[in-house]
Amino acid sequence: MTTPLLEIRQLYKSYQKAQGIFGRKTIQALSDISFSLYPGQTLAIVGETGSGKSTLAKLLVGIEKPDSGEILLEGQAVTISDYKKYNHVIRYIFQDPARSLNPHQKVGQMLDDVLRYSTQLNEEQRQDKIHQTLQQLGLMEEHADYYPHMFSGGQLQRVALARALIMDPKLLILDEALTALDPSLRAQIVNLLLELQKSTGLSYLLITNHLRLVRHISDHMLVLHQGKALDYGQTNEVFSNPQHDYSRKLIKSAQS
Ligand SMILES: Nc1ncnc2c1ncn2[C@@H]1O[C@H](COP(=O)(O)OP(=O)(O)OP(=O)(O)O)[C@@H](O)[C@H]1O
Repeated sequence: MTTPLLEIRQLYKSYQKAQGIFGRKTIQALSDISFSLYPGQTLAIVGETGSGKSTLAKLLVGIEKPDSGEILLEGQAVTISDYKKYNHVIRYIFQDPARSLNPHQKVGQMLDDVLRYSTQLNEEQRQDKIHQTLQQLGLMEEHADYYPHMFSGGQLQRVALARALIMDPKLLILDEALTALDPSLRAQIVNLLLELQKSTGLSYLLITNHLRLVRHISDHMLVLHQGKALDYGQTNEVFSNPQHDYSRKLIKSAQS
């Protein structure tokens, strides 16, 4: 049996929220969440606002610590202090990533910063890697000398992906990253992601409430509702035979 790239075991996370002047209320953001993601596969985490999706993403990238439970990467348990060691294995892309590009920095410089910070490559090796990554994303070597405003919307999305992928991660977390794009641009980027997955064996964790996208690109899906995992399984099976009322409604609303 292949070892999962990412395995989550019985993850719990709660928050304390002030209530009134002296009161406190415990919010159980995640309760008993377990799943596995295998190399070269896509797992979608689906749920409405407040279901716990962002909390899960924060735990996975080490911004926050779970109350209990385990996160295993390639079979090894990771704790919050290990994340620097793993930050090249897992990369994270959030909503509208193109907006987070520095408008005053050339794309080549931006990519070079990532490599200088996280690798021992010399200047020539870094230049090669930058050109190779731009090409892999359907861009050209010359684009290294462009500033963000010189790109079209689609190219900018590719630049944002280049920044996430230049370290050759094994897992890319896409947190509503494609939702804000217009449909034709989204289709373009989805095709690119699928091609990259085929050629590199990259895994995706797609966090979204866009059910059509889930159906199109994920192998497995997990429905989150109020911090609990409802349906979890192969995407086509969950779509054709959801076990919980909530999942049934969610899927139905996406089909109408
Ligand atoms: N720092 C925090 N302090 C208190 N409560 C929090 C905190 N972060 C999240 N929560 C609560 O935990 C629950 C899950 O929130 P979370 O942001 O993970 O949901 P979500 O599904 O990602 O929603 P959205 O799509 O709006 O980001 C919500 O009830 C939220 O109010």
